[in-house]
Amino acid sequence: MSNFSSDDDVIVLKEKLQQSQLVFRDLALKSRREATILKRLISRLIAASQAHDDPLLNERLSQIRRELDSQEDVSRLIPQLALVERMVNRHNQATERARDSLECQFQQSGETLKCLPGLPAQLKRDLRTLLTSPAAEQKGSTEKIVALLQLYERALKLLSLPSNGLSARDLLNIDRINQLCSELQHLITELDFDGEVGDRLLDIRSRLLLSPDAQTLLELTLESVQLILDGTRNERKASQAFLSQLNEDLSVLQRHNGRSIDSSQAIATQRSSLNEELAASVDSIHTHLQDAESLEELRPNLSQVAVNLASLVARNRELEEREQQLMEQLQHNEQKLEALYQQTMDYRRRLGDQERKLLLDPLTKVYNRAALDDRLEHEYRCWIRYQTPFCLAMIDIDHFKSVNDQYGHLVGDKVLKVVARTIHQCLRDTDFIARFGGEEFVVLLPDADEETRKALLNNVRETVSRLPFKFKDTRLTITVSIGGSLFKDNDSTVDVLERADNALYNAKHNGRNKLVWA
Ligand SMILES: Nc1nc2c(ncn2[C@@H]2O[C@H](COP(=O)(O)OP(=O)(O)OP(=O)(O)O)[C@@H](O)[C@H]2O)c(=O)[nH]1
Repeated sequence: MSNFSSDDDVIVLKEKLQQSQLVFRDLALKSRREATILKRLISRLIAASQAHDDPLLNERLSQIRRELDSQEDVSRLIPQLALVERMVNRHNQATERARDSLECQFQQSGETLKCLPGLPAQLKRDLRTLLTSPAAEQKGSTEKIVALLQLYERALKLLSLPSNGLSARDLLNIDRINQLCSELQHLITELDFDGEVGDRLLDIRSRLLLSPDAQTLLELTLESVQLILDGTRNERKASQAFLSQLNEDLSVLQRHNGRSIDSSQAIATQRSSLNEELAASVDSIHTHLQDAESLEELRPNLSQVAVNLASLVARNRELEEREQQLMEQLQHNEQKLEALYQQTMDYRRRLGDQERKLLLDPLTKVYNRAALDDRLEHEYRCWIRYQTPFCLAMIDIDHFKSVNDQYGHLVGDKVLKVVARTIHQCLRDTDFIARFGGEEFVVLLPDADEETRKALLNNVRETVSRLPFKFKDTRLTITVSIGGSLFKDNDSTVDVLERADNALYNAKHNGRNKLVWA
């Protein structure tokens, strides 16, 4: 019985031994696999640390790998791995700091490039998009740094290499010249001279649209100044002529009036002496009637009185004639005064018209920038007071330069007029539109909720794109890009204009014919 039991024990022990051996083999296998994985990981870490040029970490990792090669028990390496972990942490913090400084440098370099004079407009737009795009907000992103470097390279190529026979300095100036051209062109648009001066200024404006070189721009500027001087001189002369004519007419009237007053006084004196003489004649008749005893005695006296009375009647007629002449003179003076009054009213109306014209863009007949400044200020004050949603949007015609280039600037002008009118027609009575620059308009939408402003601006965009332009049998589709922004928090008008402008650039960048909100 006891033998049987010890045999059983042996069998059980043997089974347990076999099981333990199996477990041990599994563990050994697992441990070898872990060691292999660990070795691979360490090798990768070594490669990474070499890339980051950290000799201390590199040395520590190489030592762990050597020890991994020489001993099976991975757990003995744990303290060293903990040390490596601390080093990696420190390394991460240093990398984070480096990324921050890279980010700072990125923004700084972007701003420096932005301020470089003479950069082409497209490059400036690309730079602005890069600096404001969501990708730019990812810290240390390699793509954005590469993109910035590419922009630097483009700028360098454009600014430093002479091309098309132009010197680097010329290239630098071209952008500035274009800018000056469009500013001068804009100023001329705001002027309002009649006659030859007006026609010649319009001619200069057309020539400015043909991208003149620096020399021509200078000549056109000089010519414009000369014309403005002439125009101002003419206007001053016309005003002086009007005033001196008015003055002369008034002094003639004054002289006539003086004479009328003199003759009216003389008439009054004569009439009173006539009356006195008449009264004396009546008195003498009475006296003669009382004194005379017979008709015969009365006769000579009465005939003398009759002669006196006849003379009085004749003088009275004469007086009446002079009174009649005086009346006619007074009527004439009154008519002259009325004519002068009408003349000054006309002049006042013309001045009023000119004042109104000063607020209108002569080409498109929508408001100009001066009017926009006034209205924006007014609406801004209303917004501060009532806090109802106030939206400002910038609308720019897409690829307008190519319309001018392909069909000529007269067609370009026509497009501008029709687009301005169309935008105006899409707005509500309380909204406002002004021409902001060449092919750019600003609209103000006070008190417009989200649905209204979206519907309104999208309607502007769609209506313009459906306009049936046709030139030389070619159908021409004109589209606009729109950047919209709402007033919020402590915004100034400049903040909102800038935001709308950025949104407009995004709309252009994202394919045009788009409405983008800031
Ligand atoms: N006909 C005409 N052209 C004008 C007037 N004012 C500005 N322009 C022209 O408008 C063009 C504007 O060109 P860009 O600023 O390059 O813009 P764009 O071609 O519209 O291109 P995107 O705005 O990028 O879509 C220039 O060629 C100006 O000469 C104007 O009153 N009449």
